[in-house]
Amino acid sequence: MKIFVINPGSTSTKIALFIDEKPVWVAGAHHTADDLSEFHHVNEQYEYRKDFILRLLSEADIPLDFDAVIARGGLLKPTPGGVYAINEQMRHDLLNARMEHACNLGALIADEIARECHCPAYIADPEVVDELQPAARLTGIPEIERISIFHALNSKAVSRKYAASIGKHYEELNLIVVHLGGGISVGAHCKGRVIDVNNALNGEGPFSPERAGTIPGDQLAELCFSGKYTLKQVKKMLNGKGGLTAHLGMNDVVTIARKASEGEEPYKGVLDAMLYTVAKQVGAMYVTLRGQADAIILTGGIAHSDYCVAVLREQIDYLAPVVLMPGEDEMGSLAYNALGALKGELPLQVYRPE
Ligand SMILES: Nc1ncnc2c1ncn2[C@@H]1O[C@H](COP(=O)(O)OP(=O)(O)O)[C@@H](O)[C@H]1O
Ligand SMILES: CCCC(=O)OP(=O)(O)O
Repeated sequence: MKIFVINPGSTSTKIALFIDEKPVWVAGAHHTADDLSEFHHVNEQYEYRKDFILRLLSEADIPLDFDAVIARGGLLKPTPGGVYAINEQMRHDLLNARMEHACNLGALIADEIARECHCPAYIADPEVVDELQPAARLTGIPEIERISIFHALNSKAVSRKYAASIGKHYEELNLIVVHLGGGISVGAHCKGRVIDVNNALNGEGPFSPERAGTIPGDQLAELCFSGKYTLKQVKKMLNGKGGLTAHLGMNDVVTIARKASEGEEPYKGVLDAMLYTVAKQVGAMYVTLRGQADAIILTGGIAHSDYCVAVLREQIDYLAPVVLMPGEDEMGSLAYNALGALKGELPLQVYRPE
Protein backbone atom coordinates (compact mmCIF):
# COMPACT_ATOMS: atom_id res chain seq x y z
CA MET A 1 0.00 0.00 0.00
CA LYS A 2 1.19 3.52 -0.87
CA ILE A 3 1.27 5.84 2.12
CA PHE A 4 2.17 9.51 1.76
CA VAL A 5 3.48 11.12 4.96
CA ILE A 6 3.54 14.87 5.64
CA ASN A 7 5.36 16.40 8.59
CA PRO A 8 5.52 20.18 8.83
CA GLY A 9 7.81 21.35 11.65
CA SER A 10 8.44 24.91 12.73
CA THR A 11 11.68 25.03 10.76
CA SER A 12 11.21 22.26 8.21
CA THR A 13 8.78 20.36 6.00
CA LYS A 14 9.47 16.64 5.69
CA ILE A 15 7.59 14.29 3.36
CA ALA A 16 7.96 10.63 2.47
CA LEU A 17 6.39 7.90 0.40
CA PHE A 18 6.15 4.50 2.03
CA ILE A 19 5.26 1.23 0.37
CA ASP A 20 3.86 -0.55 3.41
CA GLU A 21 6.53 -0.06 6.13
CA LYS A 22 9.32 0.77 3.69
CA PRO A 23 10.29 4.38 2.93
CA VAL A 24 10.88 4.46 -0.83
CA TRP A 25 11.27 8.23 -1.17
CA VAL A 26 12.11 10.84 1.44
CA ALA A 27 12.32 14.58 0.80
CA GLY A 28 11.98 17.96 2.48
CA ALA A 29 13.93 21.02 3.50
CA HIS A 30 14.81 23.37 6.30
CA HIS A 31 12.97 26.72 6.11
CA THR A 32 15.17 29.60 7.22
CA ALA A 33 13.89 32.32 9.54
CA ASP A 34 14.08 34.60 6.45
CA ASP A 35 11.89 32.25 4.35
CA LEU A 36 9.17 32.38 7.00
CA SER A 37 9.49 36.03 8.01
CA GLU A 38 6.90 37.29 5.49
CA PHE A 39 4.12 35.26 7.17
CA HIS A 40 2.31 36.99 10.01
CA HIS A 41 0.26 33.95 11.03
CA VAL A 42 1.15 30.32 10.56
CA ASN A 43 -2.11 29.72 8.64
CA GLU A 44 -0.70 32.04 5.97
CA GLN A 45 1.98 29.40 5.31
CA TYR A 46 -0.65 26.97 4.00
CA GLU A 47 -0.14 27.64 0.28
CA TYR A 48 3.64 27.99 0.68
CA ARG A 49 3.99 24.61 2.41
CA LYS A 50 1.44 22.86 0.15
CA ASP A 51 3.07 24.18 -3.03
CA PHE A 52 6.47 23.17 -1.68
CA ILE A 53 5.20 19.59 -1.15
CA LEU A 54 3.48 19.39 -4.55
CA ARG A 55 6.61 20.74 -6.25
CA LEU A 56 8.82 18.08 -4.62
CA LEU A 57 6.36 15.36 -5.67
CA SER A 58 6.22 16.65 -9.21
CA GLU A 59 10.03 16.97 -9.48
CA ALA A 60 10.29 13.34 -8.36
CA ASP A 61 7.60 12.28 -10.89
CA ILE A 62 5.39 10.89 -8.13
CA PRO A 63 1.70 11.03 -9.11
CA LEU A 64 -1.01 11.88 -6.60
CA ASP A 65 -2.07 8.28 -6.29
CA PHE A 66 -1.91 7.04 -2.70
CA ASP A 67 -3.85 4.59 -0.53
CA ALA A 68 -3.67 6.96 2.43
CA VAL A 69 -2.20 10.31 3.39
CA ILE A 70 -1.14 10.84 6.99
CA ALA A 71 0.17 13.97 8.68
CA ARG A 72 1.63 14.96 11.99
CA GLY A 73 -1.29 16.05 14.19
CA GLY A 74 -1.62 19.59 15.39
CA LEU A 75 -2.73 21.73 18.29
CA LEU A 76 -6.17 20.23 18.70
CA LYS A 77 -8.14 20.03 21.94
CA PRO A 78 -6.53 17.57 24.43
CA THR A 79 -7.18 14.05 23.19
CA PRO A 80 -5.92 10.51 23.82
CA GLY A 81 -3.08 9.09 21.71
CA GLY A 82 -3.73 6.97 18.61
CA VAL A 83 -4.61 7.28 14.92
CA TYR A 84 -7.48 9.52 13.84
CA ALA A 85 -9.38 10.07 10.58
CA ILE A 86 -9.34 13.77 9.70
CA ASN A 87 -12.84 15.19 10.14
CA GLU A 88 -14.58 18.56 9.90
CA GLN A 89 -14.29 19.23 13.65
CA MET A 90 -10.55 18.67 13.39
CA ARG A 91 -10.23 21.00 10.40
CA HIS A 92 -12.17 23.64 12.30
CA ASP A 93 -10.09 23.29 15.48
CA LEU A 94 -6.82 23.45 13.54
CA LEU A 95 -7.83 26.52 11.54
CA ASN A 96 -8.89 28.21 14.79
CA ALA A 97 -6.20 26.80 17.08
CA ARG A 98 -5.36 28.99 20.06
CA MET A 99 -1.65 28.46 19.44
CA GLU A 100 0.24 28.80 16.20
CA HIS A 101 2.52 26.07 14.91
CA ALA A 102 3.22 24.65 11.47
CA CYS A 103 1.99 21.23 12.63
CA ASN A 104 -1.53 22.70 12.44
CA LEU A 105 -1.13 22.72 8.66
CA GLY A 106 -0.27 19.02 8.29
CA ALA A 107 -3.80 17.64 8.57
CA LEU A 108 -5.22 20.42 6.38
CA ILE A 109 -2.75 19.73 3.57
CA ALA A 110 -3.11 15.94 3.98
CA ASP A 111 -6.88 16.31 3.71
CA GLU A 112 -6.65 18.32 0.49
CA ILE A 113 -4.21 15.88 -1.14
CA ALA A 114 -6.26 12.87 0.02
CA ARG A 115 -9.42 14.37 -1.53
CA GLU A 116 -7.58 14.55 -4.88
CA CYS A 117 -6.57 10.88 -4.60
CA HIS A 118 -9.92 9.74 -3.16
CA CYS A 119 -8.16 8.07 -0.26
CA PRO A 120 -8.42 8.42 3.54
CA ALA A 121 -6.53 11.12 5.45
CA TYR A 122 -5.23 10.53 8.98
CA ILE A 123 -3.19 11.99 11.81
CA ALA A 124 -1.58 10.13 14.74
CA ASP A 125 -0.37 10.97 18.27
CA PRO A 126 -0.85 14.73 17.99
CA GLU A 127 1.19 17.17 20.09
CA VAL A 128 -1.72 17.56 22.51
CA VAL A 129 -1.52 14.03 23.98
CA ASP A 130 -2.13 14.69 27.69
CA GLU A 131 -0.99 12.26 30.40
CA LEU A 132 0.16 14.80 33.03
CA GLN A 133 0.01 13.75 36.67
CA PRO A 134 -2.35 15.95 38.74
CA ALA A 135 0.40 17.88 40.57
CA ALA A 136 1.98 18.84 37.23
CA ARG A 137 -1.14 20.74 36.14
CA LEU A 138 -1.18 23.42 38.82
CA THR A 139 0.62 26.73 38.74
CA GLY A 140 0.62 29.38 41.45
CA ILE A 141 -2.10 31.28 39.58
CA PRO A 142 -5.30 29.22 39.81
CA GLU A 143 -6.72 30.37 36.49
CA ILE A 144 -3.52 29.36 34.70
CA GLU A 145 -3.37 25.57 34.41
CA ARG A 146 -0.44 23.90 32.66
CA ILE A 147 -1.19 22.28 29.30
CA SER A 148 0.60 19.26 27.81
CA ILE A 149 2.01 20.17 24.39
CA PHE A 150 5.11 18.31 23.32
CA HIS A 151 6.68 16.18 20.60
CA ALA A 152 4.42 13.25 21.53
CA LEU A 153 4.73 11.32 18.28
CA ASN A 154 8.52 11.24 18.17
CA SER A 155 9.09 11.02 21.93
CA LYS A 156 6.91 7.92 22.19
CA ALA A 157 8.21 6.40 18.93
CA VAL A 158 11.89 6.65 20.00
CA SER A 159 11.03 5.41 23.50
CA ARG A 160 9.37 2.30 22.07
CA LYS A 161 12.30 1.76 19.73
CA TYR A 162 14.81 2.11 22.58
CA ALA A 163 12.79 -0.24 24.80
CA ALA A 164 12.68 -2.85 22.00
CA SER A 165 16.46 -2.50 21.50
CA ILE A 166 17.05 -3.64 25.09
CA GLY A 167 14.36 -6.32 25.00
CA LYS A 168 11.84 -4.41 27.11
CA HIS A 169 8.47 -2.75 26.69
CA TYR A 170 8.08 1.02 26.85
CA GLU A 171 5.59 0.46 29.69
CA GLU A 172 8.35 -1.15 31.82
CA LEU A 173 10.76 1.78 31.71
CA ASN A 174 11.23 5.24 33.20
CA LEU A 175 12.76 7.52 30.59
CA ILE A 176 13.64 11.17 30.21
CA VAL A 177 13.13 12.07 26.56
CA VAL A 178 14.80 15.25 25.34
CA HIS A 179 13.44 16.31 21.93
CA LEU A 180 15.79 18.92 20.49
CA GLY A 181 14.09 20.50 17.48
CA GLY A 182 12.91 23.97 16.51
CA GLY A 183 11.08 23.62 19.83
CA ILE A 184 12.47 21.64 22.75
CA SER A 185 10.50 19.35 25.06
CA VAL A 186 11.92 17.34 27.96
CA GLY A 187 9.47 14.79 29.31
CA ALA A 188 9.33 12.30 32.17
CA HIS A 189 7.99 9.04 30.71
CA CYS A 190 6.92 6.90 33.67
CA LYS A 191 6.03 3.37 32.56
CA GLY A 192 4.64 4.56 29.23
CA ARG A 193 2.91 7.73 30.44
CA VAL A 194 4.31 11.24 30.09
CA ILE A 195 3.56 12.43 33.61
CA ASP A 196 5.31 15.77 33.22
CA VAL A 197 6.84 17.68 30.33
CA ASN A 198 7.51 21.32 29.56
CA ASN A 199 5.01 22.82 27.16
CA ALA A 200 7.26 23.28 24.11
CA LEU A 201 5.15 26.09 22.69
CA ASN A 202 3.98 28.47 25.36
CA GLY A 203 6.91 29.98 27.20
CA GLU A 204 7.89 27.09 29.43
CA GLY A 205 11.10 25.12 29.88
CA PRO A 206 14.34 25.49 27.93
CA PHE A 207 14.75 28.12 25.27
CA SER A 208 15.16 26.65 21.79
CA PRO A 209 16.08 27.67 18.23
CA GLU A 210 12.87 29.70 18.04
CA ARG A 211 11.10 29.63 21.43
CA ALA A 212 11.79 31.81 24.45
CA GLY A 213 11.24 29.12 27.09
CA THR A 214 10.62 30.14 30.72
CA ILE A 215 10.74 33.91 31.20
CA PRO A 216 10.73 35.60 34.62
CA GLY A 217 6.99 36.34 35.11
CA ASP A 218 7.31 39.80 36.60
CA GLN A 219 9.60 41.05 33.83
CA LEU A 220 7.32 39.54 31.18
CA ALA A 221 4.32 41.33 32.74
CA GLU A 222 6.27 44.63 32.67
CA LEU A 223 7.16 44.08 29.02
CA CYS A 224 3.52 43.29 28.12
CA PHE A 225 2.27 46.49 29.70
CA SER A 226 5.15 48.70 28.57
CA GLY A 227 3.03 49.92 25.66
CA LYS A 228 5.89 49.02 23.30
CA TYR A 229 4.43 45.76 22.01
CA THR A 230 1.10 44.30 20.95
CA LEU A 231 -0.10 40.95 22.29
CA LYS A 232 0.70 39.42 18.92
CA GLN A 233 4.28 40.73 19.06
CA VAL A 234 4.83 39.39 22.56
CA LYS A 235 3.45 36.00 21.55
CA LYS A 236 5.86 35.98 18.61
CA MET A 237 8.74 36.70 21.02
CA LEU A 238 7.73 33.61 23.00
CA ASN A 239 7.13 31.38 20.03
CA GLY A 240 8.60 31.93 16.57
CA LYS A 241 11.08 34.73 17.07
CA GLY A 242 12.45 33.81 20.50
CA GLY A 243 15.44 31.78 21.60
CA LEU A 244 18.40 31.46 19.22
CA THR A 245 16.48 33.40 16.55
CA ALA A 246 16.13 36.38 18.91
CA HIS A 247 19.74 36.29 20.07
CA LEU A 248 21.48 35.34 16.84
CA GLY A 249 19.03 36.09 14.02
CA MET A 250 19.02 32.45 12.88
CA ASN A 251 17.50 29.12 13.85
CA ASP A 252 20.07 26.97 12.09
CA VAL A 253 21.94 24.99 14.73
CA VAL A 254 24.27 23.43 12.13
CA THR A 255 25.81 26.87 11.53
CA ILE A 256 25.55 28.03 15.14
CA ALA A 257 27.20 24.87 16.51
CA ARG A 258 30.04 25.11 13.97
CA LYS A 259 30.78 28.67 15.04
CA ALA A 260 30.40 27.74 18.73
CA SER A 261 32.83 24.84 18.36
CA GLU A 262 35.37 27.36 17.02
CA GLY A 263 34.80 29.49 20.12
CA GLU A 264 33.11 32.27 18.13
CA GLU A 265 30.96 34.68 20.17
CA PRO A 266 28.14 35.38 20.64
CA TYR A 267 27.30 31.96 19.15
CA LYS A 268 29.09 29.89 21.78
CA GLY A 269 27.73 31.82 24.75
CA VAL A 270 24.14 31.72 23.50
CA LEU A 271 24.17 28.07 22.39
CA ASP A 272 25.80 26.94 25.64
CA ALA A 273 23.17 28.90 27.59
CA MET A 274 20.38 27.17 25.64
CA LEU A 275 21.91 23.77 26.42
CA TYR A 276 22.21 24.75 30.08
CA THR A 277 18.44 25.39 30.17
CA VAL A 278 17.92 21.94 28.62
CA ALA A 279 20.15 20.31 31.26
CA LYS A 280 18.20 22.04 34.04
CA GLN A 281 14.93 20.66 32.65
CA VAL A 282 16.47 17.16 32.55
CA GLY A 283 17.29 17.62 36.24
CA ALA A 284 13.69 18.57 36.96
CA MET A 285 12.34 15.49 35.16
CA TYR A 286 14.86 13.33 37.05
CA VAL A 287 13.24 14.53 40.26
CA THR A 288 9.77 13.82 38.77
CA LEU A 289 10.93 10.22 38.23
CA ARG A 290 12.27 10.11 41.83
CA GLY A 291 15.77 9.53 40.49
CA GLN A 292 14.67 6.23 38.89
CA ALA A 293 15.48 7.03 35.25
CA ASP A 294 16.57 4.06 33.13
CA ALA A 295 17.93 6.33 30.41
CA ILE A 296 17.99 9.86 29.04
CA ILE A 297 17.21 9.81 25.31
CA LEU A 298 18.48 12.70 23.18
CA THR A 299 16.49 13.01 19.96
CA GLY A 300 15.45 15.62 17.33
CA GLY A 301 17.56 17.40 14.73
CA ILE A 302 19.97 19.03 17.20
CA ALA A 303 20.94 15.62 18.60
CA HIS A 304 22.91 15.24 15.33
CA SER A 305 25.31 17.90 16.58
CA ASP A 306 28.44 16.47 18.24
CA TYR A 307 29.05 19.84 19.86
CA CYS A 308 25.58 20.09 21.44
CA VAL A 309 25.60 16.46 22.57
CA ALA A 310 29.02 16.86 24.21
CA VAL A 311 28.00 20.05 26.04
CA LEU A 312 24.78 18.42 27.25
CA ARG A 313 26.30 15.07 28.18
CA GLU A 314 28.83 16.69 30.45
CA GLN A 315 25.97 18.23 32.47
CA ILE A 316 23.62 15.22 32.71
CA ASP A 317 25.46 11.94 32.20
CA TYR A 318 25.93 11.30 35.92
CA LEU A 319 22.13 11.01 36.29
CA ALA A 320 21.44 8.06 33.96
CA PRO A 321 22.85 6.53 30.76
CA VAL A 322 22.55 8.98 27.84
CA VAL A 323 21.20 7.35 24.66
CA LEU A 324 21.53 9.12 21.31
CA MET A 325 18.63 8.75 18.85
CA PRO A 326 19.19 11.78 16.59
CA GLY A 327 16.61 13.03 14.13
CA GLU A 328 13.15 11.71 14.54
CA ASP A 329 11.15 8.59 13.90
CA GLU A 330 8.01 10.56 13.13
CA MET A 331 7.77 9.57 9.47
CA GLY A 332 8.08 5.83 10.12
CA SER A 333 5.72 6.08 13.04
CA LEU A 334 3.10 7.93 10.96
CA ALA A 335 3.36 5.38 8.14
CA TYR A 336 3.02 2.55 10.68
CA ASN A 337 -0.15 4.17 12.05
CA ALA A 338 -1.69 4.70 8.60
CA LEU A 339 -0.95 1.15 7.56
CA GLY A 340 -2.40 -0.19 10.81
CA ALA A 341 -5.57 1.84 10.24
CA LEU A 342 -5.88 0.74 6.60
CA LYS A 343 -5.47 -2.91 7.54
CA GLY A 344 -7.86 -2.59 10.47
CA GLU A 345 -5.07 -3.58 12.88
CA LEU A 346 -5.20 -0.27 14.78
CA PRO A 347 -8.46 1.21 16.01
CA LEU A 348 -9.40 4.36 14.12
CA GLN A 349 -10.24 7.04 16.65
CA VAL A 350 -12.88 9.68 16.05
CA TYR A 351 -11.89 13.21 17.03
CA ARG A 352 -14.85 14.49 18.98
CA PRO A 353 -13.61 16.58 21.93
CA GLU A 354 -16.04 17.72 24.65
N1 LIG B 1 23.13 17.79 11.65
C1 LIG B 1 22.67 18.73 12.46
N2 LIG B 1 23.49 19.33 13.36
C2 LIG B 1 23.03 20.32 14.17
N3 LIG B 1 21.77 20.77 14.17
C3 LIG B 1 20.92 20.21 13.31
C4 LIG B 1 21.30 19.17 12.40
N4 LIG B 1 20.22 18.83 11.66
C5 LIG B 1 19.20 19.64 12.07
N5 LIG B 1 19.63 20.47 13.04
C6 LIG B 1 18.87 21.51 13.74
O1 LIG B 1 17.72 20.95 14.33
C7 LIG B 1 16.69 21.95 14.38
C8 LIG B 1 15.46 21.38 13.73
O2 LIG B 1 15.10 20.20 14.33
P1 LIG B 1 14.16 19.14 13.61
O3 LIG B 1 13.79 18.15 14.67
O4 LIG B 1 14.82 18.62 12.39
O5 LIG B 1 12.99 20.03 13.02
P2 LIG B 1 11.65 20.66 13.49
O6 LIG B 1 11.75 21.09 14.90
O7 LIG B 1 11.45 21.79 12.55
O8 LIG B 1 10.69 19.55 13.31
C9 LIG B 1 17.19 23.15 13.60
O9 LIG B 1 17.66 24.11 14.51
C10 LIG B 1 18.33 22.56 12.78
O10 LIG B 1 19.31 23.52 12.48
C1 LIG C 1 5.54 20.37 20.63
C2 LIG C 1 4.96 21.28 19.65
C3 LIG C 1 5.57 21.07 18.33
C4 LIG C 1 6.97 21.55 18.23
O1 LIG C 1 7.50 22.29 19.06
O2 LIG C 1 7.61 21.12 17.14
P1 LIG C 1 8.93 21.74 16.46
O3 LIG C 1 10.09 21.37 17.27
O4 LIG C 1 8.92 21.10 15.11
O5 LIG C 1 8.73 23.20 16.36
